[in-house]
Amino acid sequence: MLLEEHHFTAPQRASPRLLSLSLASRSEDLQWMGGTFSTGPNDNRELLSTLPVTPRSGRNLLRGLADPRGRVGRRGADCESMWRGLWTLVSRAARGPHSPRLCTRQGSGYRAPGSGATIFALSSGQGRCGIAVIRTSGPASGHALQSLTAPRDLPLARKACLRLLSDPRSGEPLDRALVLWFPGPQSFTGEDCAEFHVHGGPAVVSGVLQALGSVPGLRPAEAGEFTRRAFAHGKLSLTEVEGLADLIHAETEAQRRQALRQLDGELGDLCRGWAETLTKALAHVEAYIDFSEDDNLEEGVLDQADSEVRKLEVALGVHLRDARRGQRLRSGAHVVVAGPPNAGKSSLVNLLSRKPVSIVSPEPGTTRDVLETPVDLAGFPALLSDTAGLREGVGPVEQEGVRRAQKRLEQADLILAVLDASDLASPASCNFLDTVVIPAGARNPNGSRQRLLLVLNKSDLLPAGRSDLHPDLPSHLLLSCLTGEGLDGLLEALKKELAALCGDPSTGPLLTRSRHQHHLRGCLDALGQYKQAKDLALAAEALRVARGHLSHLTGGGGTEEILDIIFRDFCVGK
Ligand SMILES: Nc1nc2c(ncn2[C@@H]2O[C@H](COP(=O)(O)OP(=O)(O)OP(=O)(O)O)[C@@H](O)[C@H]2O)c(=O)[nH]1
Ligand SMILES: [K+]
Ligand SMILES: [Mg+2]
Repeated sequence: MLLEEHHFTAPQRASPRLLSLSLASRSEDLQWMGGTFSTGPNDNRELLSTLPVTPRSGRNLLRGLADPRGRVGRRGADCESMWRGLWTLVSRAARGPHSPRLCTRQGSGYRAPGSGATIFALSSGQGRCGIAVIRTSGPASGHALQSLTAPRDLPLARKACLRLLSDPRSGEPLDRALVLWFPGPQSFTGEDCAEFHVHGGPAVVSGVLQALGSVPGLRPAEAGEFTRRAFAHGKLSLTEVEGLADLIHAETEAQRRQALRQLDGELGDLCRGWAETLTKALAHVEAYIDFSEDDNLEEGVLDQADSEVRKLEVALGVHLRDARRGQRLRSGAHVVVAGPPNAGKSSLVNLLSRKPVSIVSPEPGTTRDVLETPVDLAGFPALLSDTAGLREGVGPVEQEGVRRAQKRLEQADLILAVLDASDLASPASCNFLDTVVIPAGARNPNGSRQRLLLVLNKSDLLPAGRSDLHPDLPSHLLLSCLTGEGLDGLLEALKKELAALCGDPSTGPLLTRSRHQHHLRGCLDALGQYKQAKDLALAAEALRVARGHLSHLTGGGGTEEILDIIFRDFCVGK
């Protein structure tokens, strides 16, 4: 039963504008609301939604609309802030879990957020599989296809064709793959699309994704973004979208799990903690907006939200500055730790990866196999390998370990050569210097050198104040894995080497990494807006934006959650 219909013109400078709003209620409880919005001269959107507002705030809304002075039940609220409050409610409804319907007059004039960009993603399942399908959608799709198959022409539209894919930056071959070209509008999304059917190994998939990430104008897709674009271009009707909802949900779920896997460990825990803090702060602000008029809320609700936001800002800032934190799922530069037995190689690997990857013991020959761990070294993703101590005249198992270590050394992008500073004269140390360290300094036939950092570990065992102990050694760094002394210097040196190896990560296609940073920055920006907001509705909106960024990283986080907290944490009267 439609109760009231209101036509309402918002201030011109506010965007988007609310043109009209309809509210319906069954008895006292507001059941749904609808409205017409405009984001520009030719864009009128309709929105129908079940309102995730409480009966009380719904009543306030109705009361406010009925009031010619445009009050929404908040003392002193003027027309503009009332409109903002309404917009907040409506936009909350549009994002909430109550399956809002965004529809437009013809097909869908609704422009998907960020739709100018070309997106790419692995569209088939994660993990090992025979064939993996990677798709792109957007205006740069054709360019992307040509860049990876350069200098070939685009294949015939919608005809599978076999092409050699290679990295556009290095020319390095990636895979022989079936590629398909779907010029818009005859494509799934209605935009230009390309598909790469590659062999399903993780290395091939990540290689192609990285290559796509290096093409200008391309960025990784967000969850459900292909479908959203299909809807935006009228390729799917509303009912089809609804029919696809399960599928989208499954996709989101897979991506959420994927995101969680990537974020497992320190960063994941941090993000979840941050998201909880924000949810709480948001609940406080919304409770204030919804209930402060009629109910006795506890004192200091807003102060609490402010102080939580301040703490969060500090934590996020620290995290963004501290490039060592977090772990990369993706493999980066191959950094191989090598040296004679007992030099402290495993100790160094554990120190750099901040977790007990390798067994450390006083017994020489502890590490037998190559142990790999992905780490963030001074801000660069790297695959760190611990190896067996290099020595001769040992049993067959250790010998195999030594053989594997040597093989790994040949493949290294960077060697971290470790010697025991207190044991430089031992045959194993001398032999390592002669066979690995010195030859690495010599130019190989194509004129380049093997990158190597020589680390003299166990500096704590040296007599104090003797830094001139090793004048005839090649340039080296002193370190003590035991005390951590020298670690900063080592990280500085690693940063230089890796910067030369990987290029600047801020311009490079470090997919997950740049996505994480993007959302953390977005969160921080939104918190800045929260602080500057002159209006509670805008403050709440800023918090929602901030939380949205975090939930991109951790998944989850809906309106329902906030309402839960409102009712759980506050006594809002009878
Ligand atoms: N005093 C001192 N001891 C250290 C330091 N780093 C490692 N150690 C000790 O040196 C011994 C060997 O360390 P590991 O890390 O197992 O050495 P490794 O090079 O991996 O040895 P293998 O795997 O057998 O080749 C252990 O007893 C460590 O506790 C250090 O900086 N100072
Ligand atoms: K050892
Ligand atoms: Mg070891």
